Amino acid sequence: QEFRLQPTPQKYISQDDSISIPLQYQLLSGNSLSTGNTLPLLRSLMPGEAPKAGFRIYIGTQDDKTVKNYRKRIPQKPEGYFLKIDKDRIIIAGADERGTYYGVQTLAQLLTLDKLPLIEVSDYPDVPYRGVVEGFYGTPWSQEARMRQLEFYGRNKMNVYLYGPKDDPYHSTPHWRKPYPAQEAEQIKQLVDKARENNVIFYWAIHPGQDIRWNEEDRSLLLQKFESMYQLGVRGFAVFFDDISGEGTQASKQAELLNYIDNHFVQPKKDVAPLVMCPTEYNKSWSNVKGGYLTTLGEQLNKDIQIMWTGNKVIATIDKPTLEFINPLIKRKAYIWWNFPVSDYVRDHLLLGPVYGNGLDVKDEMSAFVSNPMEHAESSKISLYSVADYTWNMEKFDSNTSWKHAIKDLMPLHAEYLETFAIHNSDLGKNGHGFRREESTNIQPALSALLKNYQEKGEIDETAYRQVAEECRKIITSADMLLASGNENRPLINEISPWLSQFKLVGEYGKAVLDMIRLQRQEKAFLPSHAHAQALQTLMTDNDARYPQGVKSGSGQLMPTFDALFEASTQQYNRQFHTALNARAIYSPYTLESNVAQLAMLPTQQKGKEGSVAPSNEVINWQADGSLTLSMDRPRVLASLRIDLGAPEETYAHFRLETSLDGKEWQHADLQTAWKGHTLQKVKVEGRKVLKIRLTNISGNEQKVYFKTFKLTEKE
Ligand SMILES: CCCCNC1=N[C@@H]2[C@@H](O)[C@H](O)[C@@H](CO)O[C@@H]2S1
Repeated sequence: QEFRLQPTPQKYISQDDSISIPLQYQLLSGNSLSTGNTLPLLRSLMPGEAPKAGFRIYIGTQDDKTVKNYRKRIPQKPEGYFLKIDKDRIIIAGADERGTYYGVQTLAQLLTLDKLPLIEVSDYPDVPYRGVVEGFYGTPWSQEARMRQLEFYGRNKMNVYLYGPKDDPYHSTPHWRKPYPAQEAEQIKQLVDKARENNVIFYWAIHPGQDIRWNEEDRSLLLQKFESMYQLGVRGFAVFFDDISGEGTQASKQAELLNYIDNHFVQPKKDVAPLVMCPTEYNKSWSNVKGGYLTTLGEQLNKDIQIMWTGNKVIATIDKPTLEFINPLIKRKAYIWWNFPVSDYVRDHLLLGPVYGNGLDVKDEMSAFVSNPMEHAESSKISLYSVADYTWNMEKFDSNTSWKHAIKDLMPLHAEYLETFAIHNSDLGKNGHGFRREESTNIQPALSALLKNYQEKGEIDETAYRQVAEECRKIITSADMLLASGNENRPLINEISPWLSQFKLVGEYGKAVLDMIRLQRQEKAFLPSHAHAQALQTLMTDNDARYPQGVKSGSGQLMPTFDALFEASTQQYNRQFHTALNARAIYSPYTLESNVAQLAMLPTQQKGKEGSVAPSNEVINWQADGSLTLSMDRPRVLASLRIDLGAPEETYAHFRLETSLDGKEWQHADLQTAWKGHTLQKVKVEGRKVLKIRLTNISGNEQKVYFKTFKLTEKE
């Protein structure tokens, strides 16, 4: 019988024989398992334990006598295990407790088959620490979502979960010094217990950098906070110094503090996992090697303290050169924080495509590989499943195979529909990091053939036409099937339903545009299709109020192709019948130009009367005389403009705001009078007619600011 084990084991041999699942068995378990969650898991999977039964299960770690005959079969690697299913017995022998637990997880997968295959598995992980860092901006995961995540990690042999949601006030400024209130504390305790049940190390991270003072008081407040988390059962600790500016960024101070924590808290506790830190310079494009920040950490930090790294850029795939750059500087193997499928900088997109682009030859160059996911917990599991596969057995990893299994694992009964949805919702669209993903790979050749033939020769490529029409039908069907899928995976559908509705509109729009190119020479028949396509464009922009940042679907290939066909066919029709039908598909009336690198690629958005530049989560290095200009497609009258640089009042004095009607003459707008907290409310541009708005750093020095809000509202 066909089966696949997840993650792909290092080695297994299955004979062409199987046994029926034993209903009764005698359990011979080693003393090392008397505590822990391995036996409870086994008993939950096979309830028929009976002292006199003929069938036997021998389980233990390599020091237990119950498995002493199989000692030399156990891979001598941390978390390794040997699993053997024989006619009259099952042996599960682990190199350590977690390895034995993983052996039971593999057995669990085999128990879902009709019969148990006779098999021998010798298995162990390539990367020591594998898992997830909840480190994104936006709505933190719910308690229920986290509980489900921890079960998922146990099943997929991921062994770390780092808790560090940027928007939790007790993780970061302002309340990192305070213990959690009782209610939140209880929730953390529940998570810690759930993590232990699934053999996941729960790391609690603190993010003090924005306002930490390098003194005794803050150091002891931080240690007291760690102690209060230890009392809740936390046995893994991390200190994040990312996305900060000011005093907190000094490497030697950071190293001194971390070594103190290591020497006075982590080491003396004896049952706490290695300390993890997140540097301020956390990717190559932001690091200034000569400045010595990274080498200071490399030299001064205790050797067992792990140092995180996102790669050559904030959002980047990880290859050998990436690690050959960083490891010598920090004098240890980097602890990779992979910023995928995180989408907090493209919140209108879901990233459901395959995990690809990371090197398959880097398993010995990293101490960890943890994924920073989307705020959509269930949707992130498509990528997380593959991250588990990739980090457990890197050389055998196959991105597409893993992706298909991830989808089957999430919704076995609707896998084909979820796959159709996922393949068309994988690219990020234009974004400040310039990171893109493939999308609609299955239909992309037909889309470009159809468009090319039509645009260049006004002809219809019938084969491509039929393939695209069929794909549109599948899109519409998939959206409905998933929305109506009931309780198969209700939490997933709840997350993606706005995108499913949008996805269906994309399918309908494709059909309407296909009609348009088919009817382009028919003066009467063309009109209803053109009108329907425009109606669908409108519906696709005024989407779900629950998602103020908007909802995009098929933005990588489908929508650009359909928009181009809409425009080309309407222009043709207008020429042929001397009409003036609207030939412009959806466009944003706003364009952004900037010579500030981290702002230059930020997308603009329009929702009704509001226009905005997408926010950035990172610290912007805004060079002297650097400017950002937002241009309209035509002069518009402003009602208000809100700007939030996440900085104190005096910072705004370093900037000049101007507006222009022609791009030549510029009028000042007064930044000071509209001040309120970090934000400039209703900047005095009320009623002003503008074509362009420009914000310039006139301080003569680089300014480090956030770019949280840049939003205009037009007058009715
Ligand atoms: C080396 C590990 C430090 C990474 N810290 C980061 N902080 C930000 C995260 O909170 C965001 O989710 C991520 C993606 O926007 O960008 C950066 S990545």
